Formats: sequence, C-alpha cells, structure tokens
Amino acid sequence: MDHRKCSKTALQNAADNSKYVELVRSGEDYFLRLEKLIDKAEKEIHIQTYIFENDDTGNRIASCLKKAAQRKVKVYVLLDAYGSAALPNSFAQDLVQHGILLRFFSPLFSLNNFYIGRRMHHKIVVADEKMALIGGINIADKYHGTTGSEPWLDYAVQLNCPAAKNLQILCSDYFFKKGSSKKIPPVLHSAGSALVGILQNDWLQQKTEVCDTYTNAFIHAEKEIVIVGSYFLPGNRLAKALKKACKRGIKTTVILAGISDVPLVRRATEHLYSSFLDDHMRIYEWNKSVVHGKAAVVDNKWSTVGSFNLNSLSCYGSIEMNVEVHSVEFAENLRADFEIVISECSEITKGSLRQRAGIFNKLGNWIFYQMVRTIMLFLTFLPHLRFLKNYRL
Ligand SMILES: O=P(O)(O)OC[C@H](O)CO
Repeated sequence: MDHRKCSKTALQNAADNSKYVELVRSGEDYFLRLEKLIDKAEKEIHIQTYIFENDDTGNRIASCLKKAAQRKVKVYVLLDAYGSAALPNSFAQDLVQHGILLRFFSPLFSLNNFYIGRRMHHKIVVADEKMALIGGINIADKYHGTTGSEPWLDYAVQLNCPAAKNLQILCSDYFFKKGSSKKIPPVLHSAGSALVGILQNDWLQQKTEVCDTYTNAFIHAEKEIVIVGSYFLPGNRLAKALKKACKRGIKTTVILAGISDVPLVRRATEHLYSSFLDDHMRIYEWNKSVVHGKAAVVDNKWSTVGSFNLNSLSCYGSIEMNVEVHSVEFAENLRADFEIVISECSEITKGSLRQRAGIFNKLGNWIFYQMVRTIMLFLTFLPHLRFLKNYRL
C-alpha cells in the first residue's frame, strides 16, 4: 500500500489537520455539497458521470450548472452515451443553449466504437482545480432518495486539496480526448493529515491503478478488510487476493446487495456465497435500498472510494476513477459508517443460506453466474487477454 511516491510537499504538510478530505454518503448531504461546489466555482467546472437523469435531482443540478455558465464559468459536462441514454435531447440541448459544453462519451453505434465495454464510468465533479467530489454517486433521484424511498447506499469523498488539480487535468483530458493521462503519475498528495491519491482504470490507456491498488491492499492486509460492493463479482486476480487474505486469517467482511436494480448480477453473486463462507468471510446483505457503493477500508488506515466495482467490467472494461486515502481518521470514519450499515443488515450464515437456497434457487444462481461471467468476458475479452499476459499473482 505504501508503494506510491509522495508529491514534494505532501509529507511536509502532513501535519496540518484541516478538513481537506471528507467522507460523504449518498442522499441530500451529497447533493447539497454538489450544489455548493458548483455555486462557488469561479472559473471552470468538470462534471463526468455515467448516469444523469431527467428527474428532480437531475434538474436541480442542471439548474446550478446553467447558473454557473451564465456567470461565465466554463462548464464541461461529459456523460456516458449508454448510461445516460435516457436523457432527452431537449434536456441536452437546453444545457448547450445555456453555454454548457456537453459531450456524450462513446455512443454505442458509431463507426469508431470498437469497444462497447469501455464506458465512461466516472462520478466526478471538480471545480477550479481545488474542490472536488469523487465517488460512486450518479446524478439521479435514486441516489438522493425520494419520499418513501431511501437513497441507494453509496459513498463519495469531498476533496479540498491539491489532489483536485490532478483530477481536473484528468477530467479535461477525457473531455478533450487528449488521451494524455498516461503522463500523470500516480502520486500521493497531502490533504491535511491525510495522503490522497487519484487512481485510474482504463485498459485502453494501460491504466490499472484501481485494480492494482485493491489487489495490493488485500495482499498486504494485516488485520481486517471491509468492503461495500455493488455488482460484486471479483475476477480471478481480486478473488485470489481476497481468498489468500482470508487464508492468512485476515478478518474479511463484505456488505452486499440484498435487493438490486440488476437482479441477475445479485443472483450471480449469491452463487459465490457458500465459497465465501467456506473462506470464513462475513457476508452482510443490505435490504433498505439498492447497494451501489464501491468502497473499502483495510486495517483501519487505508480506504478507497470511487466508481470501481469489484468485477471484470470495471477491471477490464470501463473507465474508472477512485480516490485512495491514507489516514487513520478517515478510515475510522468510513469504518464507523460501515458498522452502522452492518447493524441494519442481515447476516448471511451457512444456516440462513441453507434455508434460503433450495435446489432450484441454487441452480438458478449457477445459471445466472455463468450468464453474467460470459457477458462480462464477451465485453472485456481483448483487454483481459492483454493484462493476463502481464500479470501473475
Ligand atoms: O454502473 P454503476 O455502478 O454506476 O451503476 C449503474 C446502475 O446501477 C445501472 O442500473
């Protein structure tokens, strides 16, 4: 975990205890911060998200962006063409008419799109190279919550520190298709008493930082791993690292979806439960809303939050961005939030699994698992081959 170089000033400034890096949960708190961030921007805003919906939350954020553009802030919006496919043309046109620079990433049916699995999966807003929100939260009512329905469980990190500058450069590169993010080395920046790194995953640019860092964190864990995982289907590399950690006696806990917007994937994950339990992993299912979070804490000192799901699509398909935070204080906050979540979850034990899993349920789970793995393999075949050549655990 300590394999990264620190930026020059990082260690000198590491004693400063101001709030430069803050944990944020999905819901009103996240969207209030997002509004504030946009309203405070003076020069430039980049917003990159997989899903932007035409609902109350989407309109609320769009209206802040339009106001920013009206006060001559340059506003760049990059949306994934597949994830945000439901956004009406009129909504997009309205943004453009207000002076917002809007681009859709990689339409599915275009002549130069050979890699349909490579989606723009970021969930980032960054302003003036100094303030940012980065995490797993898309822009839609589901992540805010509505009357009678809890927000989808998810996390983000608010950065008010030098890491925001690199984040903005990376966002700008993707917006302008410069493809130069290779030039930006992964370094740790100071953020008060924490060290913060921006991690990218984009196989076309040979970036596997999120996947590598997760794997390293699991390999070097000394006591405990806790993961909140949406669409949790770790591929060989991550699964082996987790299994080895369990074998070394590392207390490993996963918080997974009891209900999901993609039931096929949830059932595929359920297929793995008995092997997780054999490895002495603790499994908790959250049933209050959909689990959409992508976050982990290792040994109460290293944390990561971002867009990266622990599955092959995120490893070898989509363009992902996570933040890693080296800080006991931050890790303890995230860990404490996980503990609250766990207290509201149902634990899956061998006994409860036996009761739930009749033969037809088990067979269904196996079929869904094979289906999902095949779809993921189809979408990520080329990059998978390329990386497997370079990697042996
Ligand atoms: O791709 P994600 O992780 O942003 O999730 C998106 C929604 O769940 C799609 O149903």
